[in-house]
Amino acid sequence: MEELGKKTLQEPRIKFDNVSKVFETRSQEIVAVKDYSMEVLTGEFVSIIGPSGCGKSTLIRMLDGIIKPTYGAIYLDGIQVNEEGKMPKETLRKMGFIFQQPNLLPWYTVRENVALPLRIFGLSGQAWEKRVDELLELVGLTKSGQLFPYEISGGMLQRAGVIRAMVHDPEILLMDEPFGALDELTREQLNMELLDIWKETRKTIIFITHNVEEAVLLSSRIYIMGTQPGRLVSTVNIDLPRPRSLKMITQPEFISYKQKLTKLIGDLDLSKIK
Ligand SMILES: Nc1ncnc2c1ncn2[C@@H]1O[C@H](COP(=O)(O)OP(=O)(O)OP(=O)(O)O)[C@@H](O)[C@H]1O
Repeated sequence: MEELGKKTLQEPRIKFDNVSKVFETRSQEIVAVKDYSMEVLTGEFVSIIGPSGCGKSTLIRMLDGIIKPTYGAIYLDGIQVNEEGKMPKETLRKMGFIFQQPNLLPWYTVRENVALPLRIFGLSGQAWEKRVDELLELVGLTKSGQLFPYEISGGMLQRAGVIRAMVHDPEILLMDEPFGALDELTREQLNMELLDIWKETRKTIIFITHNVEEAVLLSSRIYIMGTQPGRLVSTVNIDLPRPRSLKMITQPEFISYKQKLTKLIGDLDLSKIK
């Protein structure tokens, strides 16, 4: 997306500008992402969907500074990330990460796990402690706060992972297939909880998923990626009204979005969809 000196009305919170990532392995070069451009505005909820290996996680890992783009640039609030090597703590603080596995530390209680980013970012005091308790309450984990991770269910672990990513009040949530390992019922429940959280906090969310229904239910815009090389093939705006609810899933407009996306992804290569 070329700007040619023209200022858009609202500066994008996140901008990928023609980003490519090439991994050099001993035997070959892998073009994980090629010429990827995307702009996400403050408070938007967007999803990225595509076959396994199309570079979705690589995009997130470039945004959080774990790896560097080979070409192109990524901007956070207009400032190029990754430019100076290690990402400054104040930039990292703007983001919260949620992965498929919540990876809670087994020797800490659920509450201690949720509060961990506060220690990492040096945030202490009563207001932050209160925030931990409010978040635990928000996702129904108040009574489980003193339990250890092995004592709670998969859905509860994932809820803890979600609020741990939010405890330092980041403005951006990066979610890499957060509910992929859960049963459908728990996933639906967590989708609705996430929509509630988003409605209340208006965080900017990038959500990676393989599930078309989940992407339509949650997002305002869906980026569809293709593979070999990993690239953006289509962008679909989801103009369903908000607040969204599970009842919408059976409505004709929702079904029509689902069919459109399924076809777009199917045209890429059905066999490569997980
Ligand atoms: N560190 C690395 N070294 C070499 N190749 C890598 C590395 N990380 C990722 N790749 C390759 O880059 C491509 C994109 O991987 P990535 O994990 O981003 O895909 P994905 O879309 O997230 O896949 P999935 O949906 O299966 O999680 C794949 O071909 C993968 O093998």
